Amino acid sequence: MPIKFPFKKDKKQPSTEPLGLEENHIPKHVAIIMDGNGRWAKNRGMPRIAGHKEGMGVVKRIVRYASDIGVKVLTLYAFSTENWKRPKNEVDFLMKLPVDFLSTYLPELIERNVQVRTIGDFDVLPAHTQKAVKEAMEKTKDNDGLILNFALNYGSRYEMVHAVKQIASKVQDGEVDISDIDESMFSKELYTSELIEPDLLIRTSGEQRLSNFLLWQLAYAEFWFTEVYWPDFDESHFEKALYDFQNRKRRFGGV
Ligand SMILES: Cc1cc(N2CCCCCC2)n2ncc(-c3ccc(F)cc3)c2n1
Repeated sequence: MPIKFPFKKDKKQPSTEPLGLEENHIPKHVAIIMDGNGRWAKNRGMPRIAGHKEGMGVVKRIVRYASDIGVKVLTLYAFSTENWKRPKNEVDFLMKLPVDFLSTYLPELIERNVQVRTIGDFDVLPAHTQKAVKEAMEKTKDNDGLILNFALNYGSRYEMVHAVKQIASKVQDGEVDISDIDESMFSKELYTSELIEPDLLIRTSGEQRLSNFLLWQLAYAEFWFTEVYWPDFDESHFEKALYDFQNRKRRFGGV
């Protein structure tokens, strides 16, 4: 079944027809704060974990869409360092989601040439979570399609302090001179050292905060916010974000 892309057919669009996405101006790296799952469930008289489960289905759809339109890196904020403060039953449920997701979706990720990666403090995750994610990273490590990067037990301030400590210890060991410290050296000490920086940040549910997500890496990214709760987010919302991204960049192009 051929995928119908909303790409502009050609430059000579009738003026009344809305312009589609420009195929050659898709953001290379899209980062998403997938917010609103708990409120989505509460509005339906359901437990919060129902929102997380519904949200996991949206991840599958958005990964397919991002992979199909040629996004190079998709970073998804799946679990923050602050999320450990949630009720135990919710944390336990969330720590099983990677296992559930990969048990059904890893074959399709492999088929789609997707490479699974993570950023965050991985070693403190439960053993079952680590096992499933490690298997996915191993089985997809040579894929060169979409990089699907999950922020798992991720906190940007922790990441930046860890980078400072790494550099400080190199100075202490005489491996680095203070005058050599620059933005490039700092970036290389971050979890994202091998990734291009995000061009577009999307946050759902109406919140307009970074919530300790990619504070360094988002310095030059476009931010796009929507009131839509993550479980209700779909390809049309993603397309609107990409369309707005392209139009913002188009204006800059004129400067
Ligand atoms: C903790 C958590 C929460 C989680 N949510 C579902 C999406 C809404 C936001 C939070 C809840 N999702 N969704 C997919 C994953 C995942 C992570 C790693 C991996 F290798 C494969 C899948 C996931 N992980």
